[in-house]
Amino acid sequence: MGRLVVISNRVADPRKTAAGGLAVALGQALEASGGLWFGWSGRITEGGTPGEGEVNRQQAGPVQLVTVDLCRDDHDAYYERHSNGVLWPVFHYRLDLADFDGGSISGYRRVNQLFALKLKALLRPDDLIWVHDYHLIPLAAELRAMGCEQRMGFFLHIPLPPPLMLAALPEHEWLMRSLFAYDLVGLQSEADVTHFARYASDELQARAEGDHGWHAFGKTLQVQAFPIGIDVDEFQALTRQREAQDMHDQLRREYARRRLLVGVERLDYSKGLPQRLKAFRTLLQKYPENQGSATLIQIASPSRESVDAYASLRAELESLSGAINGEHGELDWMPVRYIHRNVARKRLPGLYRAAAVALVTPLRDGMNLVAKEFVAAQDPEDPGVLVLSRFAGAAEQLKEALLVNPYDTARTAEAIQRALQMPLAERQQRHQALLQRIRTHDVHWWRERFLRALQATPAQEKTV
Ligand SMILES: O=P(O)(O)OC[C@H]1O[C@H](O[C@H]2O[C@H](CO)[C@@H](O)[C@H](O)[C@H]2O)[C@H](O)[C@@H](O)[C@@H]1O
Ligand SMILES: O=c1ccn([C@@H]2O[C@H](COP(=O)(O)OP(=O)(O)O)[C@@H](O)[C@H]2O)c(=O)[nH]1
Repeated sequence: MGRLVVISNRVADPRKTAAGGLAVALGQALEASGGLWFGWSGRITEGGTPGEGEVNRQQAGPVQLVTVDLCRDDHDAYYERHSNGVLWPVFHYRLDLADFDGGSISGYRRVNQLFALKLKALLRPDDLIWVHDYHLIPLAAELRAMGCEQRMGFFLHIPLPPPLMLAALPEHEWLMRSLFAYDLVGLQSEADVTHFARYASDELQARAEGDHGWHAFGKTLQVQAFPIGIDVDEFQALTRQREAQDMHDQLRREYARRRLLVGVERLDYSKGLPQRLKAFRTLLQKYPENQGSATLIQIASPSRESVDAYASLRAELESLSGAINGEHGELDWMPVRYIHRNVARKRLPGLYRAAAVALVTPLRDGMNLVAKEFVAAQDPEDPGVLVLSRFAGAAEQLKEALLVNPYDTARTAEAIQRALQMPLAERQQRHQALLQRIRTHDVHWWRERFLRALQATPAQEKTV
């Protein structure tokens, strides 16, 4: 296999910890194979020229990191207004939150062209190119227009919505057509693949070819589900380390007489946080035995704070947790511990392991790696229970979790009560099955399966 070249908006030193499932998973994938990781540097330059940016190089073990600075205009247009203000809500089924007028397709395209230009100068003919996520959908089309003929794959980390929802995007045809510049497109779930198939045949008049192929614009594109996983061994090793142990021991001491529930995510409207807090409030009202005992530690790490929808969500969560604590709290017990800060990944296993229940209840989520990390961190002799939204990509795999509809507050509360009451033998059985699933389909399986499929794609005409 040629050199692996990974491109994503977010690039992180794989030797350090990062919040966000994509950076974590790619760091682990690249550490295993070595190669080049290319993307945005995380730096915004004031007063720079749109469409231009300084290139930075750094060696991180076997991985060469090459990043590009973005000027304020480019960053605002490409990342904030278009990727996070339009594409993220539409792909998460939230047309109501998409700011179509504030989006910037020209800025989005300009940064993709800038990345293509800078990347092209670094490429070798036998490189295997793997592009990630919604920020960079048109990257391959830009590279092809510059004459690059390498094999190119794309992986979408977020859900792909049903065709009529995608069609709300003013430039949906251009965006979806640009996917045909890749040789392989990977999606998180079978539900996403079904949506692609319907879009391709209804909107692009593409023709199905073989098991996974779609023929349109004189090209055949392979489209398949590759559910992303975690590095189970690495996460379990993290669980045994000092930081995680200290966190676990401290929480177990502090909550010896109580039941701990945990939620961990970026503060994002896709994660269903208000619905979760309401379900927790219903639990306290409907099952009074939890009063003075059940405590929810909710980590909501700051994310995309300059996008309006995120700022108003923060205010809603602060008010809801305040209201629940006001209604139910006692002098020596507060039901919700809401923490609006990032918690270092090396401490998370201790938190997961100390918890009787994890609440992973997004309204929509591409995969959700926290669900898998929670399973990996449990003590098999006395495991906690995973309450998981049926709308997370992870639900297609993690069938032994307690699956809930997060919009249904009353039944989610019932499921939480069932989790808190679950007998040891059932907890062990479910955990064993879940652990087996995340082990079989871990991050190494994901990477190898995608790259093998990419290498196996037939050579063909490269322009679209
Ligand atoms: O880079 P940010 O804007 O700070 O956001 C962090 C990342 O969030 C999203 O993660 C997705 O990828 C995960 C791994 O495949 C998946 O488990 C999760 O369901 C997705 O939401 C986003 O897609 C990334 O691009 C961001 O870097
Ligand atoms: O305070 C936090 C919150 C999250 N994470 C990590 O960020 C990732 C979140 O990935 P997930 O797929 O669940 O969601 P995303 O944020 O990518 O949408 C997981 O590896 C978490 O362990 C973290 O390290 N600290």
